[in-house]
Amino acid sequence: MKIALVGYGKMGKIIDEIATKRGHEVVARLKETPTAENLNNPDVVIEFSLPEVAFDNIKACLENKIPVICGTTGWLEKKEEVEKMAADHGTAFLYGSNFSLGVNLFFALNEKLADLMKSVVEYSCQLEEIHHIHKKDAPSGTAISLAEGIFKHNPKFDAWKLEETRENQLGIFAIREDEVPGTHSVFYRSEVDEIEIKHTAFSRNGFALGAVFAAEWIKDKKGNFTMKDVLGL
Ligand SMILES: NC(=O)C1=CN([C@@H]2O[C@H](COP(=O)(O)OP(=O)(O)OC[C@H]3O[C@@H](n4cnc5c(N)ncnc54)[C@H](OP(=O)(O)O)[C@@H]3O)[C@@H](O)[C@H]2O)C=CC1
Ligand SMILES: O=C(O)C1=N[C@H](C(=O)O)C[C@H](O)C1
Repeated sequence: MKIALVGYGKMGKIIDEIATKRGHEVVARLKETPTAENLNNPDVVIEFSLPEVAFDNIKACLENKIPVICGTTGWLEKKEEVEKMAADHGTAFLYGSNFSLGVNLFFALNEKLADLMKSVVEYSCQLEEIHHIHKKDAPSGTAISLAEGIFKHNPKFDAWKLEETRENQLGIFAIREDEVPGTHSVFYRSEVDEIEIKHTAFSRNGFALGAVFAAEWIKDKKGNFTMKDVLGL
């Protein structure tokens, strides 16, 4: 399969290595807005760039009818617009706040726990995410997905707020530390105890491998998808 990498920083470079090892041809490595010319006719684009450029990058690819796997976080207010664009252009789009298998299992566990906790009034809930000091957005896309998973099952919570936990509001605490690849925890606290579930990434390799899996899966599909579709979860 021919893959174009839009964004060629920490993630783009690891995806390049993994995609090549899996027998794919990387036909473009871009640090600029994609065009029909510089994309070099790929089957799929994998987009890991910056929050402020992701929308324009995705738009340019979808307008050229190229399916996009997007891992860039921090631009989600425009996700609906992108999904409409993918449908209108008869191509495919998949956003994943986190492409690792472990985090996608953790998302499922988070939803099960949220469902269990829905009728237990004694517990407040808060999330913590720890990332490297270069990260541009806060809270992380993964923390937002965890919060959305909780809202889906537990009507007690319907909003999140950075650094502040209230009765009906999830606090998301964002910590920036050294070169941490990504650690996420969900806490339920009562007067007498605490429940914690936690995922720790040891490197970026799991994110990159998941993005390549998603690219292999989406080739020749049309519509809007998530990692749940890819992993059959
Ligand atoms: N969903 C997931 O599983 C994961 C998501 N992420 C997210 O992916 C994104 C990228 O992460 P990471 O690789 O660590 O970040 P980096 O900052 O290392 O890489 C971003 C790259 O984008 C390039 N760039 C700048 N402008 C453009 C443009 N207009 N078009 C295309 N590329 C451009 C930058 O170029 P230059 O070097 O010249 O500035 C840089 O190479 C972040 O939003 C991060 O949160 C990260 C890991 C996992
Ligand atoms: O910026 C990162 O590095 C990461 N970003 C993603 C996020 O915002 O959740 C995924 C992962 O945690 C690494």
